[in-house]
Parts: sequence; C-alpha cells; structure tokens
Amino acid sequence: MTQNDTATPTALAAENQMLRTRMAYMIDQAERNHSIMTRHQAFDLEIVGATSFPELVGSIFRSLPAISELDAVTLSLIDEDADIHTVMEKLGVDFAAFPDLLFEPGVEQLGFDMGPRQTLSPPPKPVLGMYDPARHARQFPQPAQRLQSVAIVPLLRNKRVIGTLNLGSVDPARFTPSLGTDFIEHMASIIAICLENVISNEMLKYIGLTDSLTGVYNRRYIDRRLLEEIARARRQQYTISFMYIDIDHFKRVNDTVGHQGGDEVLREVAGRIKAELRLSDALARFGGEEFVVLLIDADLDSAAFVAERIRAGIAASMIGLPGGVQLSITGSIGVASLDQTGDGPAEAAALELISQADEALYLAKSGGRNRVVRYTPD
Ligand SMILES: Nc1nc2c(ncn2[C@@H]2O[C@H](COP(=O)(O)OP(=O)(O)OP(=O)(O)O)[C@@H](O)[C@H]2O)c(=O)[nH]1
Repeated sequence: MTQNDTATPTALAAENQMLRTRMAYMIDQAERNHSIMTRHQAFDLEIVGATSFPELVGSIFRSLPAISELDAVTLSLIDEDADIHTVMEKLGVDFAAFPDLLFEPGVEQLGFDMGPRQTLSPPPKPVLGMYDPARHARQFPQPAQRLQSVAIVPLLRNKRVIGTLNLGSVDPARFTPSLGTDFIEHMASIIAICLENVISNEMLKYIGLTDSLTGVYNRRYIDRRLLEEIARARRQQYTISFMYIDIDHFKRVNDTVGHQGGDEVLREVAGRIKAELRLSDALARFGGEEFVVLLIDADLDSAAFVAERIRAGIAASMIGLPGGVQLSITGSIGVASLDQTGDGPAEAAALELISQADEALYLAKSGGRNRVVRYTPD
C-alpha cells in the first residue's frame, strides 16, 4: 500500500493545490525568463546595429537599465593616451550627454583585482558583491543612487581588457559573489565587440577627415562642414567667415631646410594658428602650404581681428628646427564673410566664400605679404 492510497480526499486536494501553485510559479518564472531573453535579444540587435559611437553608448545607457532592471549602468573605457576621447570630441561627440561614460588611463584603474597577470593568464572574471562607496567611486561617480550591490564586468577583446561594464542595483541580493556570471559575460562580450567595432570605424572616419602631417582637418572635412554651417547660419541668422592662410615664400623654406624641415615648419605653423582659435572654429590644411579657417558666428570685423592675431602669432618668434636652424616665417591671409541672408544653394555659397577669401589672399600676397586683407566686392 502506498501513502497515496491512504490519503484522504482533503489531503489530495491540498497536494493538488500545492502542485498547481508550484506549476503556476514555474510558468510565471519561465514567462519572465522568456521576456528577459526577448528584451535582451532586442537589445543585442539594437547595439549590433549602432553605426556610430554616440549611437552605441546612447543605446547602452538608455536601454540596458530598463531591460535589466538596473539602477545604474556605467561604462569605463581604457584610453591610454586619450586618443579615443580626442577623436570622438573632434568628430563632434557631446560628452556632456554621457555622464556615465568614463575614460580610464589604464587597466589598473578599472577596480577589479587583476592579480599578478601574465600573457597566458585567463582573462579576468566579473566581480560581484556589495557596493562600497569608497571602492566603487570611480565606476559610479554620481553618488545619489543608493546602490547596494554591483557587478564590475570586464569587457574583453581577444583576451585583452578594453574596459568594464559597471552594473549597480539598489537590491543587495541582485549581485552576490555566488551568482552565476555566464549571462552578464555573454552580454559584455557583445557590448565589447560593438564598442571595438564602432571605435575603429570612428577612427577610420577621423583619419579620412584629417591631414596626417599636421593633425588638423583636411579639405574633405571643410567642404562637408562648410555646407552644414552655411545651412545652420542661414537658419539661425548669424555670419560665418572664412580665412585663407598661405605661408610666404615657402618654396625658399624647402630650398633652405629641405622637405622634412619644411614639413616641420608646416606642423609648427598649424599649431600657432590653432592657438588663436576658438573650439568652434575649424582649421584645415587645404594642401601644400595653405591653411583655411572656418569661423562660426563671426562677422568680417571679428574674423579680420582673429586673422591679424594669427598673422602676428606666425611671425612672433623664430621657428627652431632640429639641428639648431632658426627660421623666420610669415604668412598672408585673405578673409571673407558669408551674407547670412542668402538663400541660393549652399554649394554655390561655399564656393563663392572660398573664392572670395582666395581673392583677398591674392591681394595680401601682391600687396607685400605678411598681411591680412579683407574681401570687399569691387
Ligand atoms: N615641405 C613641404 N612642402 C610642400 C608641401 N606641399 C607643398 N610644398 C611646397 O610648398 C611650396 C609652395 O610654393 P609656391 O606655391 O611657389 O609659393 P611660395 O614659395 O610659398 O611663395 P608665395 O606663396 O608667393 O609667398 C612648393 O615648393 C611646394 O613644393 C608639403 O607637404 N611639405
């Protein structure tokens, strides 16, 4: 005789009820897990589809806290020489929009014990546990969150740590050292691939828009930016100005100090021009010994004032070259402004602005060099 044979109908009903409750709980759990999985699959698709750095980090900060029910998500990226930060800034990324994006100079600052690592050491694992305001201040610099538990998850590419994904919860039981980490490791590996991908794409974009000799923008960048700025200036009714800067007698410089010495002078002049500009202004090398500057929200008077400062800055002191050679360099500058009331095609306005500055430059050269000339219609 089994136990059930002796069970009363009441006991059987109670057991039945208990089984039903357990079943309902399990179905509920399964549905919840399915829903989490579906949300994560959608998140994976969203981040894999991100085509730019701001789009990717924007997705991570916007979607991950919601789908994973987290109270804080931050991202620490290793950026040894601040290259990533510099390039993204030059490409126009507004870091103020991403307060949870953190840059660290090295792996030591990432907040998890790497131990004495060697080439063959296995990659670091996520560190889960109680939130400690002192220990986690770097990963969670915004103090108002009242976090209780955190997960510091390494972002790995080819076993190399490129940063960490930092997850925080107000629930003390959310991240405990005994919790399995397969799921968050999987998520971090997708995020790491996406990050590496968009960062290298942005780097390529940047290389295509900059002059490799001087590090300033190139003609392609200015041609594109000029069209955008003309449209914006017309919408917001302000003036933009354009400057053509040409180093005087540069052929003689090359003849005297050789092409390499000439290159050194180009780099130094680019630095001297840049020192006189605002962050919103764009400096480019148009080729050879010609530079251009696009000044936003500056009329002809202000542009001529800046141009005069640049002229003086170039001529201010001798340029020292390796080997002790000292050169005195001057530049001629033509300045023109765009009438904000124009409404023709932006392409035509851009060409006209460039050619007016070029015309003024020609007058600066023929008028004796080392001077600034403003374009004035005949
Ligand atoms: N070192 C170096 N020289 C360059 C580069 N690109 C062009 N040049 C040189 O720049 C010189 C430009 O000379 P020109 O256009 O005759 O003008 P200039 O001697 O500067 O005389 P003005 O403009 O009339 O004052 C040439 O000797 C070019 O070879 C470069 O990338 N590096």
